[in-house]
Amino acid sequence: MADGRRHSVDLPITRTLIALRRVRSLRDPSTNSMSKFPALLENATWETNSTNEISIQFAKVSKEGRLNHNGLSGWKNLCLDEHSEDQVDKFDSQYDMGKPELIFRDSLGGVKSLDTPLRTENVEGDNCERETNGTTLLSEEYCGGRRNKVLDLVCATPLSNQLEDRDSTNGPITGSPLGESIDQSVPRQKPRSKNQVKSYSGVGDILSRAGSPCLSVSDALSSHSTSLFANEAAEFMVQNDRGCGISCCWTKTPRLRDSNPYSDAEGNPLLSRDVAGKRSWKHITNETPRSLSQKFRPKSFDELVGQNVVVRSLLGAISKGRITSLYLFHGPRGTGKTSASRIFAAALNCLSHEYKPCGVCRECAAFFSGRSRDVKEVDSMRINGAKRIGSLIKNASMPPFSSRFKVFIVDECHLLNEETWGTVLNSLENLSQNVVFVMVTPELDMLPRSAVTRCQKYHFTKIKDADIAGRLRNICVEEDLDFDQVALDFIAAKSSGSLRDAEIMLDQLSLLGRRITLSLAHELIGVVSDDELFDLLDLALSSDTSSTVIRARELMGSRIDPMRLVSQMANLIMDVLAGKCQDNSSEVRRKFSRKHASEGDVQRLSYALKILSESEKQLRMSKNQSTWLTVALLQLSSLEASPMDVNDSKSSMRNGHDRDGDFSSTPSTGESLKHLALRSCEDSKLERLQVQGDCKVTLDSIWKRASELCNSNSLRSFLRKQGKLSSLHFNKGVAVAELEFHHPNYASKAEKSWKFIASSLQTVLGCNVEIRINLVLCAPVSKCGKLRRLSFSLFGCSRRTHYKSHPPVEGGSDSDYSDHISEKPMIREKAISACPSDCGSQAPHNCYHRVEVGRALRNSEGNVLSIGPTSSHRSLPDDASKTPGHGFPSSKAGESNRQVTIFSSQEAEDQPNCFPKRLRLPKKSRSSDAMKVVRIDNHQENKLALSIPGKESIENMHHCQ
Ligand SMILES: Nc1ncnc2c1ncn2[C@@H]1O[C@H](COP(=O)(O)OP(=O)(O)OP(=O)(O)O)[C@@H](O)[C@H]1O
Ligand SMILES: [Zn+2]
Repeated sequence: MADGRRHSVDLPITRTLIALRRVRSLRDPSTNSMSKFPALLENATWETNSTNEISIQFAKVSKEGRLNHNGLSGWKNLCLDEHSEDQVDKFDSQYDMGKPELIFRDSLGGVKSLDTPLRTENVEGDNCERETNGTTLLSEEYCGGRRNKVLDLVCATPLSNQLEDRDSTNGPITGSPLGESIDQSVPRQKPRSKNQVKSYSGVGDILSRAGSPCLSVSDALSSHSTSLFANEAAEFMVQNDRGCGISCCWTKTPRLRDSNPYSDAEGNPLLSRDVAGKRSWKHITNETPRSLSQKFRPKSFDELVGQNVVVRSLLGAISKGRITSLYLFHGPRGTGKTSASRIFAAALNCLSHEYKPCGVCRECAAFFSGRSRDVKEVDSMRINGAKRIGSLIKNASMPPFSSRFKVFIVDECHLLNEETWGTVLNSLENLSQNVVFVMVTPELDMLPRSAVTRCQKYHFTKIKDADIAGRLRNICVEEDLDFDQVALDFIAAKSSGSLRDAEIMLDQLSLLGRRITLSLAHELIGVVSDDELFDLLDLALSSDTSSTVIRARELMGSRIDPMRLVSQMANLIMDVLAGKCQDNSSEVRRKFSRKHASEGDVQRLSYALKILSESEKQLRMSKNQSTWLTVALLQLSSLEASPMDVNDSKSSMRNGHDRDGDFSSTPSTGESLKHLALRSCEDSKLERLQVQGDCKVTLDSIWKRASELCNSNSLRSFLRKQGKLSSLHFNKGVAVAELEFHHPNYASKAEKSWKFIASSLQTVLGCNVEIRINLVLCAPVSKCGKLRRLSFSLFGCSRRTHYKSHPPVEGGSDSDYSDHISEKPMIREKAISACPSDCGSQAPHNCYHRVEVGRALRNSEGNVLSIGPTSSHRSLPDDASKTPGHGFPSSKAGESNRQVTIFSSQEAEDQPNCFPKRLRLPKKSRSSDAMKVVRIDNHQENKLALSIPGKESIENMHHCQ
């Protein structure tokens, strides 16, 4: 028969496969040497073809045995020549081999055949079809890349009892290199035949499989049901390496199958040299990895980007021979920890004396092809448990097979429990010098202290944007991708120092099959361009309120979520503050930087940064993210150019004191002035922003903006001087603004202009507004002379309008205003909450009583359910309620008020236009009944009649219309 022709042989596929597996572990179990089957071994050659199929060839001149395993697409092909078969027979008798099972799975996941004989046909020239029990397998290698039918043959070689266990428990088979599990609906494998392995060679077989091109260690481990480990964990690791012994640490990359790993570099070098004589890994990455990140996983220290200190240090350790037994690689995700641990492991065993994996020597070849027997990657979750870790330690105590070091890479080691850590740490001293554990984690804080202190720690830093961009550029060039450098810079900036993240983004963009441009990147990532943000920031810093609102809404409405916008804008500001504006920056950026270059601008920008960072915290908890972000943006324009420290709570307090008295003794705002807090109440419908600390700055700026929008000069200056926005909260998307005035006349005046105020607030907040006007009086307490606050809720009006951004026109009347805003008042309220108690004191300012709106208990609709006196002072000067300007004609001198509440929100709905939430009761109606039962009997246009049991009281209410 001519060379290259192949004989057709009928061969039970299971035997074939098991034989081939054994070929990969041709060690004599007694001597652990490779000498037992030299002929077969010498003839065995691993190959990777262009489609990443893996094949073992038994290179006899005219015949060949070949196992094709498409490691990625799940396609495998198998054929053996007679020569191999002979060897297999020998093998079987020698080792009392069992009969493996094969599952053919077509592309739809159906099982084609199980435990079927395989018939290989002569292959000559293009004739590359081989039949396997009716199933056609095509080898691309022989078909010049033709692949008509994809079959998935899952190598579920049952070399172990563990597999029996698995079968019995119906556990999923995840033997495919992709870790995909076979659908449970797939018919189970046949019961094992007598040919099956009697007793598996221990865990080694699992790890063998794991180490085989088919499986990684973790794949193998995960491919078994828990019962497997529950029963046999002890043996699992002990017998590791007793099978074919090929265990793989290169689990996450496609295995490299280009050559016989045990061949000499000269004979079959893994690394080619390029023209310049530089080593190139190209041909060993001649595969079809699933992602760019896989494909470009660094394989030498040189390729590790941005971790120079770590690299230098590790190289130093290797060159000086100062290898310790426990290493800890920690740092953010996607920065190269796992890659580095593998490179380190390879470097430790590399025979080249170059202290870095040469990629050429036998050890490197074995390692990178995933067949190193001395480097193992361990799944942290799977070694928890005394038995399992015990087995692993036992395994570690055995000498290495062929390498200098036995290396265990424990990824995600923060998942190890304390007990496991304890066992590892305790055994370190007893283990040989040649055992190295490399623990890898992004979560240093989760490790036990005792472990951290015992390790040599290597911190992997976030990778610099420039380094990431450079790497992306190289990838693009190598992959022949069309790109704009700005797009790569942008991706780098968005990947937060994680090269993997950047590579993933690039990968996605490359799939679009278009030039990788900035706008494409924006679209993919869901951000807006920097230019657009600079525009928005510019507007926000100017006083153009409506444009700011409109622009912000546009951006948030269509393309970016508020959280992202905040962080993107904060980054931009930081760039500007850092002077990051190169020549190649966009015109918009340069213009912005020029415009905001003065000292004052820089201060404003840094203050803006603080506001944005504060608002980011609020947004996290808010359901009204867009509104709050708009509010935050509007604050930027009111920033003074003068230095202003938002953290300087003292300054806030001082401001507050000037106007409002002693904050520290006024519970409504007197809780320590810390920050703006947006709270979600127990009732999820209600969100509340309460006045606390720095939020005063926020509220002040909102108020300032709103009052600026009132075009009447007198009203504007009145509001700015005499009014204050004391709290803001949201109820079902309506902003409830509590306003404070400090004189009844002012409150009364504000009440008259409520439409303007509401309108301005609406413009500023960008949503419907309900305003509540409160009168706050400061009354000195005689003993200490301190000012105390008296708060009266006078007026409330909720307006649900179709929001328009236009403020009322100058000099416009209410009717003008109405033209501008289509108004649909829903609830009109006018109420007073004043001191209910009769303190008996005749001196008007000797005592106080405060009714605090902020402490009102609200129902799910946000209506006040009850409101109570909050001060220990139970007395209020009677004349507090008869102060002129209250607008409550029925308030009689000497009459104390008691606050009452309508409990049913249904009533509010029934009477949407005129609904008093809080009303006064006559002094004598103090019974709890009177407090509870209040009912609207009747309401007329200007009057509300309230019926209170045992007492009749009519309270006149002004309609707000
Ligand atoms: N420093 C780096 N140099 C080159 N490539 C890197 C680097 N860091 C990450 N990568 C790329 O990201 C991929 C994942 O890296 P790796 O698994 O080593 O990161 P990691 O830090 O271990 O991440 P994790 O903590 O999530 O496991 C690699 O395949 C590689 O393509
Ligand atoms: Zn080497």
